[in-house]
Amino acid sequence: MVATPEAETRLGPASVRPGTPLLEALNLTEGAKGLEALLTQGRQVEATLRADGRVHVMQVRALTLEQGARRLGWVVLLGAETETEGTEGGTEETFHGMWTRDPGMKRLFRIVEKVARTESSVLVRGESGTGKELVANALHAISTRRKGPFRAINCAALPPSLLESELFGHVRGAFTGAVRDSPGHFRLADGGTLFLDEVAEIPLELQGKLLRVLETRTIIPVGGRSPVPVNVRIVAATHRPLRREVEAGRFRADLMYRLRVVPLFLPSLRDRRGDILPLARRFLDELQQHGPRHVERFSPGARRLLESHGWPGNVRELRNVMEYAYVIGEGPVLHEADLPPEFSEPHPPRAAAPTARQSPPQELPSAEGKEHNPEELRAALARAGGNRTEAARQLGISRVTLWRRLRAAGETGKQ
Ligand SMILES: Nc1ncnc2c1ncn2[C@@H]1O[C@H](COP(=O)(O)OP(=O)(O)OP(=O)(O)O)[C@@H](O)[C@H]1O
Repeated sequence: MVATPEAETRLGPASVRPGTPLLEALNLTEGAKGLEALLTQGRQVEATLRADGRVHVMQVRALTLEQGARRLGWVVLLGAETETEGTEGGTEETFHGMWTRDPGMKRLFRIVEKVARTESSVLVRGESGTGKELVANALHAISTRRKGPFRAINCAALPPSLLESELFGHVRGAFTGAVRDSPGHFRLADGGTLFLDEVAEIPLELQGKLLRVLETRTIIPVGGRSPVPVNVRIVAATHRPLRREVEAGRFRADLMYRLRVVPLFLPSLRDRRGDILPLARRFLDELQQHGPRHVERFSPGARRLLESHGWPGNVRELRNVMEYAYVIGEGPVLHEADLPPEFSEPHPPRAAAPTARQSPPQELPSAEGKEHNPEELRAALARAGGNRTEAARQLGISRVTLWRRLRAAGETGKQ
């Protein structure tokens, strides 16, 4: 057998003696099953090789040398590895649990630092899983209210009747089941920050009451008479462009102006693709601190798929996908086959929109187009055997977002 010096480095001199079977010569560490058949068909195969104590992921192609019907041997072509993930790009920054290399995200962090020192209302807009709650947390942690409570309430997760009493509290006997007084989130957040997630989902009638609370800085518990003073800073979030909700008559303009004194926009993950692989690597590092598998690197195929995916569930989806791949796969290389099934579907319905890179600027309805249609929601639920947590995981959205979308699609009902 003749090997180029480069191939000897890759394969090691011991394995390139004449007569060495192909797979042995390649010193494949994993996934060898089926490879030989592919190689003998002349197909290019992504393979993992171990040489010099290191793991290499290479594109391998074997061509048979034949004389008539007689096979003389092989020519094995090894494609060079591509670069490793996460080493290129700008300087990284971690800001209150948010990691990025993206200049836009870093600018946002600087604004958060400034706004945190004020009492201004902040409205965070971004798709599901982009880190809106982390931003709210950061605003609280930097502010002078940091010693006070931080409370979060998801306005989409509660039916309107319950939402009012969750926000403003109720007095005993206010409604059936109100067996004792309840303070509500505003009072529980007194002296601190209240995060109103999915604020656009608050029904119009309650919007009026919320506006009154923000203007008078007092609440009236459900069933109560006298106003109770509260000292709360509001950070609100939504995945919808509020202006459009106002235009559509679903949201009060006066409340919008009251809430979005400082609007912040969190870019989706597909609009900061440079963050995908390094973030994926970080999630893997976290997983392997407690898990049995040690992943040294991603295969080029896996890298390609991760980078081109549409990420409708953003960073949350990425973390879930990494967890899946970590658990499903084996060995030191994370392969494309380790990724969840939707990555191998020929045209995943929610994959990267062709226009993803030219994503619209602030205040345009970037999130709207990515919503799952009712069939996709139903299909995910069916695949998950009706388990909403699992269906949400598959769709890369939170359980609450799934619930909200089901509700919007008229598929509501039982929680
Ligand atoms: N830049 C980031 N770096 C590291 N982790 C992140 C980042 N952004 C988000 N995450 C993680 O992604 C998950 C979702 O974040 P978060 O709950 O803040 O998103 P959200 O926009 O509020 O989502 P939703 O609208 O669905 O409630 C969290 O586990 C968070 O830790």
